Amino acid sequence: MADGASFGVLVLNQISKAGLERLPAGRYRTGKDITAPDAILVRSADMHAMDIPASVRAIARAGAGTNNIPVAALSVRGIPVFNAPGGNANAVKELVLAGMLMAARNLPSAQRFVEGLDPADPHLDKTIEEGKKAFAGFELGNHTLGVIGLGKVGALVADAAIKLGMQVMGYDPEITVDAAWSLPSQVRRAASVEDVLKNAQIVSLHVPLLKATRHLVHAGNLRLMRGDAILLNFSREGVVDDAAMVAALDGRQLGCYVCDFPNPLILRHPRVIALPHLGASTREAEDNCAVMVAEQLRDFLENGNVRNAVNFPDVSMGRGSAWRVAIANANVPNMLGQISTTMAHAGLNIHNMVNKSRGDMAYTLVDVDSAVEAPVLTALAAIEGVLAVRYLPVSA
Ligand SMILES: NC(=O)C1=CN([C@@H]2O[C@H](COP(=O)(O)OP(=O)(O)OC[C@H]3O[C@@H](n4cnc5c(N)ncnc54)[C@H](O)[C@@H]3O)[C@@H](O)[C@H]2O)C=CC1
Ligand SMILES: O=C(O)C(=O)COP(=O)(O)O
Repeated sequence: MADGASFGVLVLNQISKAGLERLPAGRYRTGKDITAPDAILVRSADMHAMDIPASVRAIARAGAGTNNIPVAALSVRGIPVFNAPGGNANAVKELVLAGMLMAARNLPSAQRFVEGLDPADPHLDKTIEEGKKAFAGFELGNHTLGVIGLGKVGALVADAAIKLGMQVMGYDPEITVDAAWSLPSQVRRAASVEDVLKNAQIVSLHVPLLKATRHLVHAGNLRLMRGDAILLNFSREGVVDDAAMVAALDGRQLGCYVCDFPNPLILRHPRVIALPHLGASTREAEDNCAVMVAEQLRDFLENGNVRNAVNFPDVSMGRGSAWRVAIANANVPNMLGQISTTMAHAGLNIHNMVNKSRGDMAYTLVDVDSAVEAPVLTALAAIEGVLAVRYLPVSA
């Protein structure tokens, strides 16, 4: 645990320098060999099998998806998992546009054709003119794009497609009010995944990988698609049943599959365009995400404030005194009563307090008028339902 003066942050992936610089060297040690870290900074490294040390107080994912992180198990330990909503959405949108164009204009196979040309061919011009006939495509304008998942990425994809002259239909049963407001009014609301697959010529998936979205596109609903349709998956491997998708391609139930997640099932399929998980790999997105999560992490480690955690409510309070206690607890009755009684018994006067909940998780920040002794923290931690307690005095 940090002594209030310095924090150790274990870094599991390559994180942009711009982000790491937000954790000043005087106060933070960052790197891949940090022992007993206070926090872990990660991109796509799979943490499910990792033994996450008891010292860890927070996880920061420099990106959007958190399916590589054991969020439920961390919640039980009162550990927030931060991410960077929207930090890489523009990068993904641009790659989705590239994917649509690559598929609609047959660009990968055209490129392979050109790479195979012989510079010594005396009839090169004629070979090219003959060859190009095989790659005639179609224009995106006036075709229908179906977007499944209208969050940060999906909304930008829908907007860009409308600007390209496409018709757009969208499906998202859990759309937030903010996301709904940010959608262009031309986006037609679809009734179901099936509605989208049946009626769109191009379908782009932008959902998180959850139990409910695993194999969202499967043999049963792939059958509804047009034989020349293009399916784009920049969400996650697992959202599409790849075995069923390959069968649909082979059975001419689907025209082309564009995705960011190559695997042995789809490699080298002539009508699959696969990229090596490049969606967020731009300088801009890498900087944005790293800066966002580094700042969120720093404010949490130093002040207990929570912004953009996927398993905690947003809770933020300006410092009212030098002595702050941050408590993560189960969202059950009488927690606040027990916390304030424990503090009162120790003679502590509460200066300011904020408590919020989100689902099963509640989080409380309490500023008190005098220093908190270790036995009080032990007593707070012993309250049934309290998951984590941190003492965050401002160092002199
Ligand atoms: N290829 C890459 O490099 C990247 C991939 N991603 C993937 O894209 C996903 C989406 O990213 P964002 O848009 O930033 O996240 P987001 O959280 O802003 O949006 C996700 C949307 O999916 C919706 N959704 C959830 N379940 C659904 C369902 N069953 N049907 C339809 N919609 C559903 C949610 O309501 C939400 O609006 C991420 O979770 C991640 O897996 C994100 C960024 C980069
Ligand atoms: O943000 C996401 O969900 C991504 O998939 C990006 O992954 P990456 O940070 O490039 O490993």
